[in-house]
Amino acid sequence: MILNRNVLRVRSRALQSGTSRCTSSTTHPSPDGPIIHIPQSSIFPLGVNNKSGPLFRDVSWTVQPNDAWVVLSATSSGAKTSLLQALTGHLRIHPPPPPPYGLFPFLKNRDPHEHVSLVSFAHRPQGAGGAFYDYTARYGAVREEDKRTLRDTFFPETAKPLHELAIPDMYTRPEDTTQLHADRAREQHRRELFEDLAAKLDLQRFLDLPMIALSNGQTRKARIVKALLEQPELLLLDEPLTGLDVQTRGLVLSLLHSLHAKNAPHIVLGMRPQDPIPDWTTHLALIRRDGTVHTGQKEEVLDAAATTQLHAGWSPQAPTDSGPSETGTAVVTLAGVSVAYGERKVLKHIHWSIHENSRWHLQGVNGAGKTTLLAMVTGEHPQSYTQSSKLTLFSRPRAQWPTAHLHARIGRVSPEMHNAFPRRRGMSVWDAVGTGFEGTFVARGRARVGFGEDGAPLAEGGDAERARVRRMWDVLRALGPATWRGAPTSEDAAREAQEFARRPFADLAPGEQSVVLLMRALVGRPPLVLLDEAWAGMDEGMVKAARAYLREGGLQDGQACVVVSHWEEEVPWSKEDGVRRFRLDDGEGYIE
Ligand SMILES: Nc1ncnc2c1ncn2[C@@H]1O[C@H](COP(=O)(O)OP(=O)(O)OP(=O)(O)O)[C@@H](O)[C@H]1O
Repeated sequence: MILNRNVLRVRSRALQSGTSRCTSSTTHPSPDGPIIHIPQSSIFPLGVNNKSGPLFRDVSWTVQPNDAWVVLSATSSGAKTSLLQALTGHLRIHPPPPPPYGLFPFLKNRDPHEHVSLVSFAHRPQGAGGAFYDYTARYGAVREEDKRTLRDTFFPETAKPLHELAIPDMYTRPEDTTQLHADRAREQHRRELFEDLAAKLDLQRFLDLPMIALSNGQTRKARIVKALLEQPELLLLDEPLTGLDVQTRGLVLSLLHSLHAKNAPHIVLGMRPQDPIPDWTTHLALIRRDGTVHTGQKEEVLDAAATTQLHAGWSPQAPTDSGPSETGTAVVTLAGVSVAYGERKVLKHIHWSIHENSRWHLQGVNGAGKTTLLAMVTGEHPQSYTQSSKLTLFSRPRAQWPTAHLHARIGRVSPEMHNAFPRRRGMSVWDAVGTGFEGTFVARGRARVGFGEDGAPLAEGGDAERARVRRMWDVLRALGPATWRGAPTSEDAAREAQEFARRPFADLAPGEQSVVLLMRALVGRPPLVLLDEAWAGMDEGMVKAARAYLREGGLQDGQACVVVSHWEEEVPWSKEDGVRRFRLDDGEGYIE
C-alpha cells in the first residue's frame, strides 16, 4: 500500500547499539570530518560506463556537520531525487570519493547502510502490478482485513505494554541480565522518542485509526515519524512537505530544524523550486539544466540562479482578459450533505453549488474532508446513495445515475487515482488518454477512444470516432513534450506528440504520468473537472504548460473546475480571474 513502497532506504532499520546515539533529546556529538564529501566527480547510472554521458557533471559537494543543506533542481524533480539516490549507492560516482572514509567521512568505517536513510515523498508510490485497484474501499465500512491501525502498521512495538518488554527473570545468567537491561533501556528510549515525535506532529489521535481511513497528509506525517524513529545518523528527506497543509508544514519544519540543530540526525532536504526554502537552512545544491550542480552558501547560489528561470512556472499570472463567468445551471448541488464513520463526523451539513463555468479552490487542512467531499461528488462514496436527495449531480439526484455514467461526466486527477491507475504492459500513452472519454481504466474501441454513450462501439471512421481522434491529438499536442520546453513550432508539437503517444504509460517518469492523467481528465471535455494535487511530480516546464493550457482554452463550453491544493500558487486562476474558495474546517464548509 501507500506506506513503505516509496520509502527508499539504504537499510530498513538502523537499530542503535547504545542509548547515547541519535536521540531527540540528546545532542549528537559533533563528528569529525565532513558528513558528505564528493570531490569533483561525475555521476552515472549503475552499469553505464564513463563514455556515456553522466547524469550530473562537475559535482563538488562537501557537507560540513553544522551546514543545513537543501537540494533543488531547476529541471525535473526526478533529477533532485536522483542526486539524493547517488548518496545511497543507487548511482555511480566517478572518480569515487577518496579513501579512507569515502562518501561519508563522518561515519569513519561504520556501514552507511545502517546509518544513512533516504525517504522520498516526491513521487507517489505506484499501484501494484498492472491492475487497477479499488481505492474507494476506504469510503465504505472498514473490512476486517483492512482494520490494521496506523500503530500496528508503523509502530507495532509501541502497542506492547512496558512490562512485556525484555525483563530479566530469576533464571537468567548475570551477563544476560545486563544485556536485557540494555535492551529494555533501548526500548524505553525508543518509546519516549516515539511519544515525543508523535506529539510534535500531532499524530496521537490517529494512531488507533485503521490505516485505510487516514488522509494523505496524515499518512505522510506518519512516514516522517517512522523515518526519524529509525534513528539514522544522516537522513535525506525528499520533498517532505508535499501534500501537507500550511500548519503541518510549519510543525514538520520546526521539528526538522530542532533535530538538525542537535545533529540528531543530520538532515538534507530535497525541495521543489516553488517550496519556500526554510530560513534555518544554510546551503544549496542546485542542479542546473546542463547537469552541473552548483553547490555553496544559500544566498550565493540563489543570487547566481536569479538569472535562471528557477521559479518561472510559479510566478503569479496576470489575470486572463476574460475570466470565466459563472453562468447557467448548477452542475453539482450539495444541500446539507453529511458523512460520518460511526461517531466520527467528517462532513457536517455541507451546502455548495458548483455552477457551469465556475472555478473553485477547495481548501482545508490535512484530514479536513476534501477527498471525502469529492468522493461524494463523484458518486464513489457509498454514503452518496444514502444522501441522494441532498446530492444533485448534473440535474438529477445521485441515485438516478449509474456510477459509470458519472465517470464519463467528471474528469479527475487525484493522488488516489494516480496510485491506482493501471500500469499494465501494453497500455500506451494514447490508450491511457483515450480512457478519459469514458472515465474508465481500460482502453476500448478500434481507435482506443472508448465506446459511444449508448455503450455500443463507435462506427469505424464515423463522425464520432473521428472527432474523438482529433480531440486526442489536440490535447496531446497542447500538453505534450514539445510544450514542456517552451513555445514549440506546430511541427515540433505534432511530431513529439506522435512519439509520446506511442510510449508505454508504465515506462514514463512520474511527472510525465501526471501530465498524461491530466490529459485524460480533460480529453472528453467533461462538464466537471476535479484536479486534486494535479501537479505532483511535474517539472517546471510541465506545470507551466498545464497551467497555460487550463487558462487559455483547455477548459471551455461551460465546464466547471475544482482545484484541490495546499498551495495558493498552484491554482491556475487568480481571484481576479474569478476563482472562488470553498473551505472545509472541522467538517463545516464555508464559501469565502
Ligand atoms: N473509513 C473511515 N473511518 C474513519 N475515519 C475516516 C474514514 N475515512 C476517512 N476518515 C477520516 O476522515 C477525515 C477526512 O479524510 P480526507 O481524506 O477526506 O481528508 P483530506 O482533507 O482529503 O486530507 P489530506 O489533505 O490529508 O488529503 C480524516 O480525518 C480521516 O481520518
